[in-house]
Amino acid sequence: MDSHKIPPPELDIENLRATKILGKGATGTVFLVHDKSRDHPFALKVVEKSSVHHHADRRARHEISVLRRLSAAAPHPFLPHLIGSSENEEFICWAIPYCPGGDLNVLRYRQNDRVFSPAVIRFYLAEIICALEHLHGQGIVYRDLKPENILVQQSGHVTLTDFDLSRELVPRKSGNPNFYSDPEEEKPVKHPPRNRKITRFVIPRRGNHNHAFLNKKGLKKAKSARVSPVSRRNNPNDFSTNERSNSFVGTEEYVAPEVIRGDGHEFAVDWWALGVLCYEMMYGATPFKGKNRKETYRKILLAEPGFIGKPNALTDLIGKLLEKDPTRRLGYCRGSSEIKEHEFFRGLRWDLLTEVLRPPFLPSRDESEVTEGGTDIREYFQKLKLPPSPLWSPSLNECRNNFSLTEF
Ligand SMILES: Nc1ncnc2c1ncn2[C@@H]1O[C@H](COP(=O)(O)OP(=O)(O)OP(=O)(O)O)[C@@H](O)[C@H]1O
Repeated sequence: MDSHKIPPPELDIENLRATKILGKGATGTVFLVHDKSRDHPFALKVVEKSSVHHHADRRARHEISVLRRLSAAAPHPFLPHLIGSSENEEFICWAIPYCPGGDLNVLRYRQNDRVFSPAVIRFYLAEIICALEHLHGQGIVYRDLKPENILVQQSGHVTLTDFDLSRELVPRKSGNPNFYSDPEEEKPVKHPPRNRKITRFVIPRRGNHNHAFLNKKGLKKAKSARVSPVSRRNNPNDFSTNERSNSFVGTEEYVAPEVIRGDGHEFAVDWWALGVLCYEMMYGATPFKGKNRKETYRKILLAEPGFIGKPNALTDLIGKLLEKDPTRRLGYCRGSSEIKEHEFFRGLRWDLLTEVLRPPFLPSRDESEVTEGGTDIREYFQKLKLPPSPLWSPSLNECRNNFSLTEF
């Protein structure tokens, strides 16, 4: 019997022990977790149902359903699969494989000059293209491509994460069968109405003790990937300002012009974001960042990306992905094949990507082996709810002892 056809098991939250906080998103907390019945630890995303974040439950269920779909067939090497999920009156949580290498933004900050070499960019882009190709083939438009959402597995290969903004498109009834529409968003969004501006800042939500916990112990650090490159260069310790905001249409600096114009959300938005990502990996900054959202959007709509130095295959690829008119963008007509055929990838053996044994960066093996100790997840959240005490804060102290919040 095909093991992939077996539905992912229900997780028993009572059996799970968290040994580390891997990150904190707008809607949930991601823990490194182990469970008696499994050999390897895994990543567990927990969304509190009482979350102040609007639509947190709906987004969580959507993400689980996408992961479930991705897990129904043989798992894709550069996409996560659902290990299990669970829901009770307090939480929705789900488990995916742990990626100990951190995300591409954290990794970029570790490089000299905070940029990747063209060879490294080529490797990561190739894997990301394969992941997007698979998603598009399933009718899924990702809509949230950015370095923070590209994680590095133990093997050094990548995994795309965070599917809560992804949408399933259906082939349009009339016209060209290559065109898809979003059943939920048939009507174009002209401008994000104010009340739908689900800005995804990392906001410490509860008492001051948590605030201190977040800053001191690096929870925000794990989320530092959202900090704009410029502000981080000025003050690498300042994680409080200029975080990348993520509205319901995606992260501002990565949003495609047609989304701002309200012309639709087709697959080409992912190819646009790939161009922005590629530019950021090459130059250490995104191409259209303005002082505020309005200016960023204006630049996305009107400005051409600036390139430094002589044009080359990589700048040519970026230029073709950052084509404002989606119908003229690389990838629009024939999807990923058009991009794979670009000169920048000449000679690349796409079929052998997974066989690459020495990807550019290999995470060290340490906490991925931890299968003992840890904290009960329900307890963790209960302690966060305790009122702050000026003299003694049990949640803070205990959490400090129980979680090793070292950076990746
Ligand atoms: N499988 C994993 N392995 C290691 N770290 C992970 C894993 N999944 C998530 N993380 C970490 O947790 C962080 C938050 O995860 P994720 O982006 O899925 O949460 P979110 O609540 O959806 O955030 P967002 O605000 O982007 O929507 C990631 O940036 C990453 O640092």
